[in-house]
Amino acid sequence: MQKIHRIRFISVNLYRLMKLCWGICPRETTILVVIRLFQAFVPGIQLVLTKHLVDSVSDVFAHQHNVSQALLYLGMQSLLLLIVQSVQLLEQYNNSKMQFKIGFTVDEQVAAKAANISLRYFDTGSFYDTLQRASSGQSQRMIELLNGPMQIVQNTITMITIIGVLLNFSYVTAILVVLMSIPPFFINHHIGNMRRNLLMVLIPISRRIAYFLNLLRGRETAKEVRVFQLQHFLLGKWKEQFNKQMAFQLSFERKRIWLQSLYDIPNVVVMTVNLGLLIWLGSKNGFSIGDYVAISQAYLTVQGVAAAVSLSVAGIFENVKLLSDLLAFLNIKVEEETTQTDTPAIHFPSLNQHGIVVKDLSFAYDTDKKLRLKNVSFQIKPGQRVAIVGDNGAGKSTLIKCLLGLYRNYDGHIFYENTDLKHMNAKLVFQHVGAVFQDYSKYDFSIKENIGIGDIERLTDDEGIRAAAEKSGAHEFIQKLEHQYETEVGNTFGGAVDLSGGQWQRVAISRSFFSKADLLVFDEPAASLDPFAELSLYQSLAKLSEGKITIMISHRLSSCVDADLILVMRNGEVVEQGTHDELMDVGGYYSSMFLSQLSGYQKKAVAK
Ligand SMILES: Nc1ncnc2c1ncn2[C@@H]1O[C@H](COP(=O)(O)OP(=O)(O)OP(=O)(O)O)[C@@H](O)[C@H]1O
Repeated sequence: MQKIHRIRFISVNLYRLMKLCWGICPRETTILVVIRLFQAFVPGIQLVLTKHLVDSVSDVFAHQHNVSQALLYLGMQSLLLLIVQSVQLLEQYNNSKMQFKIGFTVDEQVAAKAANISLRYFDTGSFYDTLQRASSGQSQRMIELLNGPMQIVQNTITMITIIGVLLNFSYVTAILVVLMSIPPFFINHHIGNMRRNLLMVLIPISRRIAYFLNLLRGRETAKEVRVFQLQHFLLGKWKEQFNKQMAFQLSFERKRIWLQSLYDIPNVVVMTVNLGLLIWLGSKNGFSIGDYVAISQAYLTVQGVAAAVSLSVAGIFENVKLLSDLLAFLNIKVEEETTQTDTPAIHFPSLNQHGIVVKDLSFAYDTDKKLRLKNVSFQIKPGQRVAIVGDNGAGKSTLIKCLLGLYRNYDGHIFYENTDLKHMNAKLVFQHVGAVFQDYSKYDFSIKENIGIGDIERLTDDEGIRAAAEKSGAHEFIQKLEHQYETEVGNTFGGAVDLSGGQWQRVAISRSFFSKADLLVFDEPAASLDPFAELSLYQSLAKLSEGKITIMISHRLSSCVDADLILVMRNGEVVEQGTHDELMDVGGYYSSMFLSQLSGYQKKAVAK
């Protein structure tokens, strides 16, 4: 039953993958089929030519006549060789073309899928293993897979023609040749299985190897590696993984060589017996030297061809299994979490009556299923400025990721005006929200592009970009740069200018200001800003919030005093909510946090 299931899995996926290849490069696939068919008949023709050439040459040597016939066979053999070599070159070029075309399409599809699927997938390490399996070396594998069935047909034709030739001389030889072609089939199939299992084990190890090497070589980590003297420690970790990889690989090689030799020794014995048998038969039936050379060549060719067929079958099994990861990855539905209703909202509601209403929101990450948000409820009225405060790990960032629709597998409801977030297409939501995350991205592009991608359709709106930079306070340092907004920033490419932490943060804030968002979210926006920049940011936020909702996570409670609503989070719950004055009057957790920060400042001021 399991075998039937497996064969069905292989054939269904083989069909889908071949269809994919055919769709990408039909012309090159057709050329490949023609080449394979031609190559199928070459060994048979070579065999007949060899026999005649050897016979006519030995005739020339023995009787010194018929030289022209020998030369004719020689010429024919050379011509065939020339054609075979030209076809091989054509095959190489055709393969390179196919590899580029398939590589391009596969990489494009994998990258587009990875950039569009839900954030949930990125929370688990196993997803990265799948992603790696789906993206590395797949174009080469696809070509191998496409070649597999063709090689089987090609080699089977070759084998049948050659066995036909052998049968003319001796049945026993033909039967022995066929029998000896069976073991390599099973051996190669077994080796293929072993190689596939090895790859599954090696992928997480090689990701670790690459990770430790990146830590040792990367610019981001260069400072800490030196200050904490991590070189020895990290090299040790890298060595450990490298040795692990080597041990797995060498163990596989040992098993493969052992299996191979299990076949090679009896094969040589049978071949010797077989050729001895031919000599004996020749003494009875008067074979010519050409017959002997042709038969021994046929024997070796059939052996090679049988091994190639078994390798092709094993390769198909192996590649289909490995490529099924690619198919599974490409089949992940981007839409699956975008709308959870048959009648999705078409327009983003203008948040001007009820604003955002959150009811009994609970959420757990897929990784550990622990509730990180527990029955959270609140309402943000139109145009309000909201501050979310609380302990580390209380769930503040998780809450905003749910509010933005980055995670949709929550319980409870998030209403944008009267529309449930789950009824809105993700793209529609993302067009109307803007965010600066704690770990915002630094793009090694020009400053203009770094800001402009906040609203990709207005990437060339220089005025708008400048206005956004002025609001965030970034304009001041940008205009001092040699190429101003055209300055390339970052440290990946030569000639670019690197920015300070605070400057990067201002660029990221400009990006969100540039977006047409109705809801703006800032996760610790002032973490790298100097006190003046922080103050001007809050003033800008106040101006911006006219008609818009802004949500800000902050650990500096002094920045929250003017907020219209403060949500205080602890352990996944909103434990207090209200304005600064209301919460101070309650004298609860917020007021104790605020007073403790305040006393820190006061003590320092008094000490001075
Ligand atoms: N991707 C994730 N997978 C699993 N657990 C996560 C993930 N992200 C966060 N958590 C866990 O969820 C809890 C809430 O994290 P969150 O980042 O929301 O806290 P926070 O209040 O923003 O903290 P901080 O003030 O330190 O930034 C933490 O216990 C954290 O370990």
